[in-house]
Amino acid sequence: MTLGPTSIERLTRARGDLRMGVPVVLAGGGAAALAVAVEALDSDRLTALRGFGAPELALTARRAATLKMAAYDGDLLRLALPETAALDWLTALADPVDDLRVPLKGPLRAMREGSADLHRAALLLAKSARLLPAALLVQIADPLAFAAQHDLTFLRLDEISEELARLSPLDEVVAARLPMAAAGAGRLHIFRPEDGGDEHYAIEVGQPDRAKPVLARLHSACFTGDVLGSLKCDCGPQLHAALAQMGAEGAGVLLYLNQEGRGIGLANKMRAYSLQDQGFDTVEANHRLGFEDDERDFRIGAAILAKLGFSQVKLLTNNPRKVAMLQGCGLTVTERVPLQVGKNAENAAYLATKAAKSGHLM
Ligand SMILES: Nc1nc2c(ncn2[C@@H]2O[C@H](COP(=O)(O)OP(=O)(O)OP(=O)(O)O)[C@@H](O)[C@H]2O)c(=O)[nH]1
Ligand SMILES: [Zn+2]
Repeated sequence: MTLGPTSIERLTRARGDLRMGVPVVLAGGGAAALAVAVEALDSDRLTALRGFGAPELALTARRAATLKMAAYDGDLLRLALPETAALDWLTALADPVDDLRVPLKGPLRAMREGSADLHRAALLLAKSARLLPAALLVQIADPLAFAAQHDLTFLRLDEISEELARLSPLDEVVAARLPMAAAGAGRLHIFRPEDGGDEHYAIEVGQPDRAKPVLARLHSACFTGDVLGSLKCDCGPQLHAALAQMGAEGAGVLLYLNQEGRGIGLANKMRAYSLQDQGFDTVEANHRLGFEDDERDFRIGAAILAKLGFSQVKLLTNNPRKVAMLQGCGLTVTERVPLQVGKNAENAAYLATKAAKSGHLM
């Protein structure tokens, strides 16, 4: 192994760069480009980028549909940046917060020629950095020399697709005893992905027998529900009811997965909430932002259960996708245990939308 960063380490660097507004160099298919996330871009960098060529804006097909534009590349749309366009033009296209107030963003010139592969990779990177899926690209020549000269992170397309498609191995960092009010005696295990991404937690209640199906819950982080007691969702009551049920049975395992906002991050979830205040439901809000309904990678949960030695679970969930995913990852789900708690006047429409559009069982 060489001393310098591996492709996964450069990918992790690239996420940090994008969050800071620093361009990364992408290369593949005989082309190369500088890419920045629109959300983190400032006017000075935009001016600097223009010095190297004509910027192109990449948006997802979901965002394009909201803007009533055809996504000629299938899953994404490329727009040539007008010469007069300033940062607020880009922000208005990337961020739907003002869609209703300022509906017309034109004139917009969609690009149809050439490859969209670099744009697609830039959008994947922005999403994986938990930023709005909107990227600005400037085509360049001689990418390796360019990256070296400007001290930028360099990534090949095949590295990005391979590293984002595989699940980063998760290593247990530490575990310690944790008595809990709801569940009694337990142990908290911390798992850290090798790609430097978010850590995830497993709470083992009692001393579950690995030879028998364990009562299990895959809980996705919800700062608003779990910590603040938000009434907009059912997460807090589900978390506490699951722990209480494990305590009552004397054994269980609850995974607390840091996939806030169904994998879009808390900032984007709050953007979705502000769209919900404009009248859109939870699924429509995700789409207007440019995301899919659910951006979570449930393989993480399966990997952690396997690491802890569990192969059979009684899964506490109303979401059939979680059952299907665990089975697809080789775990046996002997039973789905419904978890219907926390319904109130504020979240009734949210729960009804999840049942109607996301297949949740009521
Ligand atoms: N994007 C988005 N995420 C939300 C919204 N409301 C809640 N969430 C997130 O949705 C996730 C809910 O996770 P879970 O309760 O584990 O999953 P679920 O798919 O509802 O399935 P079960 O609860 O197991 O039936 C959490 O990550 C929340 O932060 C919303 O309106 N928009
Ligand atoms: Zn919630």
